[in-house]
Amino acid sequence: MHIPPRVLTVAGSDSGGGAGIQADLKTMLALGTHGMSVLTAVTAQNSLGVQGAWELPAEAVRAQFRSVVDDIGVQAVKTGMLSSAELVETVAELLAGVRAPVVIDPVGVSKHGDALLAASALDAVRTVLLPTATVATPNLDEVAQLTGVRVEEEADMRRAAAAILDFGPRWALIKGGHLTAGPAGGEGGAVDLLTDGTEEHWLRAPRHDNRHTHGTGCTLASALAAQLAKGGTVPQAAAAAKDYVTGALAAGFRLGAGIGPVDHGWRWRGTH
Ligand SMILES: Nc1ncnc2c1ncn2[C@@H]1O[C@H](COP(=O)(O)OP(=O)(O)OP(=O)(O)O)[C@@H](O)[C@H]1O
Ligand SMILES: Cc1ncc(COP(=O)(O)O)c(N)n1
Repeated sequence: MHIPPRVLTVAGSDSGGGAGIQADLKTMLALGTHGMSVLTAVTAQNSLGVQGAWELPAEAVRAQFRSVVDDIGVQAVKTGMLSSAELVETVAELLAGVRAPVVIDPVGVSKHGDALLAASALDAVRTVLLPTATVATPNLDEVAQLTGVRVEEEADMRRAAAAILDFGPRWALIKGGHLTAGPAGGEGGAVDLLTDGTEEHWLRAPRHDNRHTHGTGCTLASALAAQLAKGGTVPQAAAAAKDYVTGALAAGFRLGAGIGPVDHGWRWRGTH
């Protein structure tokens, strides 16, 4: 009997199905793993933005986590929207008892600028959550929020990674999706930097001029967790995750009147 690797996401729900827990579970299935979830918050969300958000009690987060980990077990964990300082602290405490690799996506704001994390939670992210990470995957806005480092060109990503590594994760994967200046200040590709402070891996992909990019961050972090659960090293898992998100983003489709989702089923749909 084939038993797929088990991966857990601790994140918020996106009713539109493009980001959050929905993106995570779709990614985990697409990459051949068994996805499981600990819900932290419910958002009313669509292609136009976030219309409402409701956080779950810490007790509900703790109970979901225990139900999954104590019976089924996990081979990798990924975190996304954690909403408040109380939930960040609760999740950090739960993760401290886990032996599997942990991917922390320090989600701050949605693509439309809606806050998914209270400003008062930033300190807890720095001091108790990031130290539990095997890999932390901030985008450039989250880097600025957490470290004060502003990335304006590719070379600045090294300083960003060093500042994130100072908080204690084993690896930093700095996502350069929001950076349009290339190495010579011209138009670059979509470049991310993975480093543990010793090894440096630049993950490069062509930039796709597609407006339907809702869910890219969640998808990349979940793909990374799924690949780690399958037994890859961090550099191997990150390269495979980058491949998957690039294909999903190239195949992103129009839905609603705003920003549509990436296509988690692009490989079997053959749309790219
Ligand atoms: N236009 C694009 N073309 C190709 N790859 C992209 C593009 N935009 C982002 N990416 C890639 O998608 C992944 C997610 O990066 P991004 O910086 O967009 O994360 P994020 O900000 O967390 O996501 P979001 O913008 O959805 O909140 C990275 O690997 C990044 O390089
Ligand atoms: C519930 C929830 N979690 C996370 C994100 C960020 O999404 P992404 O960075 O992948 O676009 C989101 N929009 N909604």
